[in-house]
Amino acid sequence: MSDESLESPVGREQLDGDRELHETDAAEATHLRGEELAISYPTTENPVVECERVDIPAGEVTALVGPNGSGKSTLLKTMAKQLDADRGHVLLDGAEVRDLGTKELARRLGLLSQENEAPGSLTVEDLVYHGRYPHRGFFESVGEDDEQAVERALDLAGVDHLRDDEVGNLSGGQKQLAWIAMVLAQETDVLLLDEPTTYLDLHHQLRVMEVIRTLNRERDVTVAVVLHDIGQAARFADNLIAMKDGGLYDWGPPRKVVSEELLRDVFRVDADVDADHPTGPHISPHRALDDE
Ligand SMILES: Nc1ncnc2c1ncn2[C@@H]1O[C@H](COP(=O)(O)OP(=O)(O)OP(=O)(O)O)[C@@H](O)[C@H]1O
Repeated sequence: MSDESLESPVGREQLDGDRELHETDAAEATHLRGEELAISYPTTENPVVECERVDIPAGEVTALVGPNGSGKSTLLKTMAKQLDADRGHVLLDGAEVRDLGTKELARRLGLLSQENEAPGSLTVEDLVYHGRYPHRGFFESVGEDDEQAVERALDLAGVDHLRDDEVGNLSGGQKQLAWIAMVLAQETDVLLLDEPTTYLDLHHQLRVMEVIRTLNRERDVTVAVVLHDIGQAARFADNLIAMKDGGLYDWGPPRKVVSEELLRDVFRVDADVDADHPTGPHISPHRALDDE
């Protein structure tokens, strides 16, 4: 990864210090919203996600948190038009996502899902080039823009040294980074990332968060990211959306959302929360509570 742009871990003091610049730039950024959504799968009798309104604010980083099965991936996939809602609207800067063509949407919105599969014999570089397909015409060959975007993405994701390796031979964490590079090469204004830190060691988890933060600060990229580590989410995100049983339990800045009550009601964990911690609410979990 490029060390010049990613020097220090991102803490809340730094985020607060950046806020003035960030707010000035936010007018340029892209806003994603869901309205009156009900989402089900062919095999589910009832919707697995229902929500009146969900906002991914322009130019901010929003973390979706919540227990397993609470609907985070379902919501994210629907916002990216990978899954059709039974009812409701997904709006990208006010335009219905369902009315946008696949390529047009892919130029504006990138999704890293949990279900990534590529032919094992594909090299990392080939995979990352796939991120450029929305930017090319049908018969157009790779141009200088594509090459530069791929180089940037390989560098940002820290997989430059793996470019000639076959994806099938990578470790779980290396594969995850290769997929992150692919979605970065798409160079979209909106990034939806479903558990991008899965399989990653602590160093790479922080690096990925820093890349996201850098893209957000420097290119005004609007980000929604599913994270399981609520402490990390609270340190890192501008907003949290806490999901429970297919609905939105709460949303807003981490200092508003993270509480002992949230930890108990949503995550079924007994924990102390230091709300005044300088890097954002600090969580000390003690024990798992019995299921309700
Ligand atoms: N392909 C599918 N077919 C049927 N039901 C599904 C499918 N995918 C998810 N579900 C159901 O939808 C609900 C929400 O699942 P989802 O994957 O969105 O949760 P999640 O919060 O992302 O979970 P996790 O943290 O475990 O990834 C769950 O009850 C799950 O069983």
